[in-house]
Amino acid sequence: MSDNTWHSATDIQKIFDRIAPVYDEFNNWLSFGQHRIWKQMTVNWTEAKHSDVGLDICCGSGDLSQLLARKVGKTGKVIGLDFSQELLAIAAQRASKKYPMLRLEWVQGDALNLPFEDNTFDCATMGYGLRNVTDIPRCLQEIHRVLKPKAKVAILDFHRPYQPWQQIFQKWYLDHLVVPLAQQYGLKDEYAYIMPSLERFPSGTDQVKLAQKVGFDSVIHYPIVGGMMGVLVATKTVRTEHN
Ligand SMILES: C/C(=C\Cc1cc(O)c2ccccc2c1O)CCC[C@H](C)CCC[C@H](C)CCCC(C)C
Ligand SMILES: C[S@@+](CC[C@H](N)C(=O)[O-])C[C@H]1O[C@@H](n2cnc3c(N)ncnc32)[C@H](O)[C@@H]1O
Repeated sequence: MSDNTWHSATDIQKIFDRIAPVYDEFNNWLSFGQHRIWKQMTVNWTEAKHSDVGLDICCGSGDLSQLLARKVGKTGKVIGLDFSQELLAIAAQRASKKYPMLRLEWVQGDALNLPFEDNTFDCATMGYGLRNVTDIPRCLQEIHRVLKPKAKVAILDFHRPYQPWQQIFQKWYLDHLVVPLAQQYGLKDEYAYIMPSLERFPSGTDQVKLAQKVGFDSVIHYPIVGGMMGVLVATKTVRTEHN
């Protein structure tokens, strides 16, 4: 796969099925464990409460699902949705070992066609998923549809920093640390996919506009890690007869 290759949903599903065995370890090594902090910040931004029913879209191995489940407690419930069977199996195994007392359910499905009724969830998270879907507006529209009025979604992903030196550092890090490490495990193309996917990804400002366009309110993009990552936080509007 070259840098400019367009990836279909099937290509992307195969990428994640292939990296599943090393996914968690690589994230820990390459972020020096920091990704856990970014994920906890994301969950905090949802303002999830005890007994809420939450959704973690593109849950992968389930880090955000676990953190959200801890927030909603034993009386709440979290559904983790992903299309990678391999990552979902890891998510289910990790959660049953670590949090057998929490209500976590795993659903194989498509983020562009969520298999849930309108107005189902009190809160939602998405980590490193939005950049990977083939239709971002459609995905945001689906999240908006399944959230209850007043519910918040927090969406964590890579972001292109605004400062040129930070952009250079980010590209250097991905090209010279992440890809060579992956190459040693026969996963060069899979990890080389991150940089072009990031170059195509809308900026924080444009993500805000896209979320507003599908009906979200109070939309804010928070740059974190010097702008190399970002969290988009959006609230579903309460529709009354007057608005
Ligand atoms: C959890 C992280 C990335 C998840 C992730 C997302 C993708 O879209 C992928 C696509 C294809 C293969 C793998 C992934 C994937 O793992 C974030 C942490 C891991 C990163 C690889 C590390 C990135 C580091 C930053 C550019 C800068 C780090 C600053 C500081 C030194 C911690
Ligand atoms: C980089 S991983 C992120 C996993 C996890 N959220 C985390 O933060 O570690 C991206 C995930 O998105 C999933 N994904 C991408 N497109 C999808 C889609 N259209 N429907 C469902 N899952 C999708 C992949 O299978 C993969 O598990």
